Amino acid sequence: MIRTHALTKVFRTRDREVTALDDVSLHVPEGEIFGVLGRSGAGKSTLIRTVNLLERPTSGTVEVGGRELTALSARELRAERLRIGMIFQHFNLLSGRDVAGNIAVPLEIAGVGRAERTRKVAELLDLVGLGQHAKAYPAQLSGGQKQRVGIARALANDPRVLLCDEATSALDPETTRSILDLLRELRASLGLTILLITHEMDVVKSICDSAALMEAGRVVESGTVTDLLARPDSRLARDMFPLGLPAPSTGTTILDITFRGAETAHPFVSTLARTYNVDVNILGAAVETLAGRQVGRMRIALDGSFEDNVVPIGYLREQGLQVDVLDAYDSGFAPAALPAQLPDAVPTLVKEA
Ligand SMILES: Nc1ncnc2c1ncn2[C@@H]1O[C@H](COP(=O)(O)OP(=O)(O)OP(=O)(O)O)[C@@H](O)[C@H]1O
Repeated sequence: MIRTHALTKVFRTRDREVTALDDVSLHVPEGEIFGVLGRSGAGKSTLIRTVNLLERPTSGTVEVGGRELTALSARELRAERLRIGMIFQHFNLLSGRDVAGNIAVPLEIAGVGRAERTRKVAELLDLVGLGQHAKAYPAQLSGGQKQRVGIARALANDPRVLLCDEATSALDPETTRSILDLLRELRASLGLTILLITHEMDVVKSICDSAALMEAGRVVESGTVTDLLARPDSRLARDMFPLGLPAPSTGTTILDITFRGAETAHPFVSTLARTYNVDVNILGAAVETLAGRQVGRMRIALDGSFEDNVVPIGYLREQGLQVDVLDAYDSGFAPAALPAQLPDAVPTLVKEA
């Protein structure tokens, strides 16, 4: 639904040049909630503003719903923009208009007649749960209610795409959850595709199907959240599931185990310890529900070298778990230089054990 290809944005001021986007290519499939994470200054806002061409890229292309926005005339672009809603961290409501008046703004701009506007505003108020607040002014609303007005306004022209610029960063955790729940419901009921930028890992954990990490204008990691989780070197996964780091010690094999869905219920650690009579030391573990599915990671230490533990490792892999072997001295996440697959003989050994 959204595709950017080799997007670059260079800001030139009198005394300096900043490359805010550097060769950014992203694909957000229809119906997906895609999160872009990154520290302040990474280029997130520039990216989201470039997707609806509030910011013109220096080079590269943007495609939304099969139309290349970067190739459109100003008039065509205005029409296409109606199909892209946007919400903001600080809501950007008009203080002199009540809730219904704020939601009506994009309908007025699109030239929708008064009767249809009234009908549509009432429908949108219900959709975001603000039916009782049509006559309230922004100053009389809580942050969560203001963001609901922002969402209703963004949906006024029935967009297929919703862009969210740090939409929950000004909200407390409970209100954040209710706004994220609303976004998830709207994705399901309206078939929206949502691109959001955030610096909060919890936002990605709770609603995103896919995510990208930006650094200095570049996308340094991207993929579905569950695939990222399965990559031992993924920084996003490490931040999503912080695990304890192993104390450096010789004669120990350290494993990172990733498990999903039904595997989370399987007591593989106790089975492993019993079956192979090995001591299993749990160094860290985290289980979360991502996109409605349980996933988790665990870091464990087994006594002995990798060669001593080939059979227990084969057992874990036979259970469908992803097992990455870390160097005993490695305090980071890079897997040790060991074969990705165990030798062919291992499964047989496991069965005989
Ligand atoms: N209009 C502009 N003129 C000059 N430089 C700009 C402009 N807009 C952004 N930048 C620069 O581009 C870089 C990326 O900024 P951007 O706002 O996209 O980052 P961000 O990841 O959204 O950060 P934040 O979370 O703080 O908003 C920064 O170095 C910023 O100073």
